Amino acid sequence: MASKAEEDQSRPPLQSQSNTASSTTPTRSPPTKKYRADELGVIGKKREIRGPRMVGTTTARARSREAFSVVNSGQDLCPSSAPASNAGSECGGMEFSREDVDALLSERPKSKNKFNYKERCENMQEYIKRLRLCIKWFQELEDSFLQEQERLRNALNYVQQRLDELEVSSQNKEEELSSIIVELRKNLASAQEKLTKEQADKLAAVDSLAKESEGRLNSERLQASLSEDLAKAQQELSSANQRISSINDMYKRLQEYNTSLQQYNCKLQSDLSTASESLKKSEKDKATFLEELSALRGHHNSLKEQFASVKASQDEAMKQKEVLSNEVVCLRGDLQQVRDERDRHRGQVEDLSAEVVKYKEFTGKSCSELDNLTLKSNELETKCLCQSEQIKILQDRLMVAETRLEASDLSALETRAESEERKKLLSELQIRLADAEFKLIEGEKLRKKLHNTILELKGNIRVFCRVRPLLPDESSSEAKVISYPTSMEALGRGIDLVQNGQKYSFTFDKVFMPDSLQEDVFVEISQLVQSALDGYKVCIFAYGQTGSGKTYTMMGRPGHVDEKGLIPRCLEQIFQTKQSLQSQGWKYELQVSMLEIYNESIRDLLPSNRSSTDSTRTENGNAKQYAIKHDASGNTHVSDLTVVDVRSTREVSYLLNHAAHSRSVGKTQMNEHSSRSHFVFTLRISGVNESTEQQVQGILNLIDLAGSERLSKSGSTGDRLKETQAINKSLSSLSDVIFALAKKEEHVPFRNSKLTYLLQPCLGGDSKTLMFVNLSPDPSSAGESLCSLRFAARVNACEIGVPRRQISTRSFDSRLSYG
Ligand SMILES: Nc1ncnc2c1ncn2[C@@H]1O[C@H](COP(=O)(O)OP(=O)(O)OP(=O)(O)O)[C@@H](O)[C@H]1O
Repeated sequence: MASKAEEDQSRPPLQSQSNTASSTTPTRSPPTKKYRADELGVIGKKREIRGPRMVGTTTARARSREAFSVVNSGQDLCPSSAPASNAGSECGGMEFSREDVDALLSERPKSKNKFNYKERCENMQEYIKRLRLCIKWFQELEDSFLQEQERLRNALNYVQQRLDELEVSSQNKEEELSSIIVELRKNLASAQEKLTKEQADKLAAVDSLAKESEGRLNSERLQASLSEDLAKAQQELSSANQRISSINDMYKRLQEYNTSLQQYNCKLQSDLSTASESLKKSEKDKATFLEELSALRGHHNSLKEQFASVKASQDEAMKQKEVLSNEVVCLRGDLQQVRDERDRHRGQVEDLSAEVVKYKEFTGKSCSELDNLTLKSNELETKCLCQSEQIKILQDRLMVAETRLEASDLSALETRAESEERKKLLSELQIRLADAEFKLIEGEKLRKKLHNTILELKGNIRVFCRVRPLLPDESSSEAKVISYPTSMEALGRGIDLVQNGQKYSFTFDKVFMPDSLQEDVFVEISQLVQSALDGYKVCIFAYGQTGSGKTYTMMGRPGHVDEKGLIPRCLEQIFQTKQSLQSQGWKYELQVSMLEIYNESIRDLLPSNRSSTDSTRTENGNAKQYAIKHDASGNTHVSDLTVVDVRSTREVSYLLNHAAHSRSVGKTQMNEHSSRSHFVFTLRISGVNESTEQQVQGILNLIDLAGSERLSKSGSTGDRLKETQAINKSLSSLSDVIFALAKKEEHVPFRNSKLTYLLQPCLGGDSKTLMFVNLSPDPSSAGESLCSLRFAARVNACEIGVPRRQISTRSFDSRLSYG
């Protein structure tokens, strides 16, 4: 409605003036030419203008003619002769035809007197007035035509629009119709097909009806023979039934066998758990034995010390006794001497007293002599008294000495009894010690056996997964992509990874979460290290994308003692065990070699023994070509490789530092210091037990593989690209080898890369292999982590053989082979 109103408004005024004609299609056509005033040169000429072409409608034309006849009435052209009506137009409603215009233009001024200029002037003015009127009429007409043109253009646009819409809708309808037609045609075709089929079926049915009737006859004929066959078949059926029942019996037996197998499996599982429990118990026992042993040893030593001190004090007492007996003998001598002297003096006193009596009787002697004699006798008496006192003293001393002697005799007897007791205890303790040592050896043997049984039951290739913590420069705001299931069966063994909204679950022998310490990880592999000492080939390698923590796991963080990696910890354990096994008669020799495989070539990472030559060059200056060779007994040798005898962890730490400095590192988009090579640390262990004459040869290979990321992610170009291609080639060879072994294929492609060829004896089935799959928790690494987890899961599903211990009682070459 609004558009209609607008349309009405935009309609040119002409239309409303001349609404006698059609409102949409004006029949009047605009003048084809505008006339200038000078073109209207015929001024004041009275002429009726007629012509075939008319301007305006019939009524308008009639009106214009009327008006023109007024203009050209031949009357005086005066200002008063202006158009009668001016309503709606300045021309006073006058209209002009072409003829009128031509007449007006060809009009010549009429004047009676050629020289009456006033009259001529007036005529001229009148003529000009009329000309102006005509021009104005033309201008108005032109305006109205322009408006009409505008209105028509709008109408045209509107119509065009409608037309377009109609066209679109008709196209849609046409399409609809054509699709309906196609559908109908299809239906028709299928209906025709059905019809033909039905007809064919009908023909076939007619045929088959004929055949059936024929067949019925035949079947009736056959029926007789079939009844015979039926009898036979029934017989066969009964025999088949018998067979079925026997098969059922067999099936039952098989089921029973299956259940017994399952039971056996359960029993194996329970054996495994009891074995591991008894292993733990035997380890505990071992620890208590060791404690007891050391306590007994301490007791033994203290008893020995006590015995020595008692012996020393006994010797001392004997010495004292000897001294005292000597003293007693002396004292007895002295006493005897004093007694003899006393007796002598007594005799003298008696003699003198007798003499005194004689003198008194025979008074022949003087008084002074008598006095002298009395004095002498008194002197002698006093001397005698004093000697008696001395004798008494000596007798007292003698008695004391004798009591001391008795006491020391008694204590000597006591010490002797005590020492006898101690001797007895010592021999008892020695017997217990020997018993404990025997039990210890037996326990150690049992532990080894149980440990190996457990490993065999678990399969000799195992996979541990380790997720490192987020690094400070990694964003922790993004949603976590790695989680750890908490169900009983997956606790500590399961890991879930979410990528592109999809969750992938994996289970391994062990999963270490980001907060796991280096020590926690080591505890889990320490049994494997023990196996190397027991004479097995052990191979532990770390696999994962660049920056996922392989080097951290194997080597640790340099300068942080708490964060030592597996390699230094393994060596500490080996040196400690070597020390403790010495008491059981074991003596070990250890040799270390370290190499890297960079761009498919081997580099020695240890300083050469021949100091004059560079370790990477031969004596004539050429780069060394390290050749890998396997001998008939399955051992591997690398020609020219430096092998160093080591006796302490310090020596090994020095060598490890040297190797770490020599290792090829580079920078990738993933890690500032990326290890661009595979690092292989090899420890050869040779042990001899002097008491049992046993010999063992173990190998411990610890490998830090180069990063496994895809080319696109590493962002490598040039030399880095070459490196990455070489790394990827060797890693894919490693997976090919593992999978070929798992499938027990005849050909295992060990020779496809230096890494697999070098590790052939360790991968080839009779070794114990452990793979660490290292992961980064960064959400941007989810894709790489998924690839690593998939590879690890496939490895985990493999069984590559039964580990074999290298033990002998023969003498062997002191220089051990590589593997
Ligand atoms: N368990 C962890 N705890 C703490 N920091 C770790 C741990 N694992 C790795 N890191 C740190 O992550 C960074 C990358 O680790 P690392 O260099 O060991 O990775 P990588 O896998 O050996 O890389 P590349 O293949 O490039 O050699 C190092 O800064 C390291 O200290």
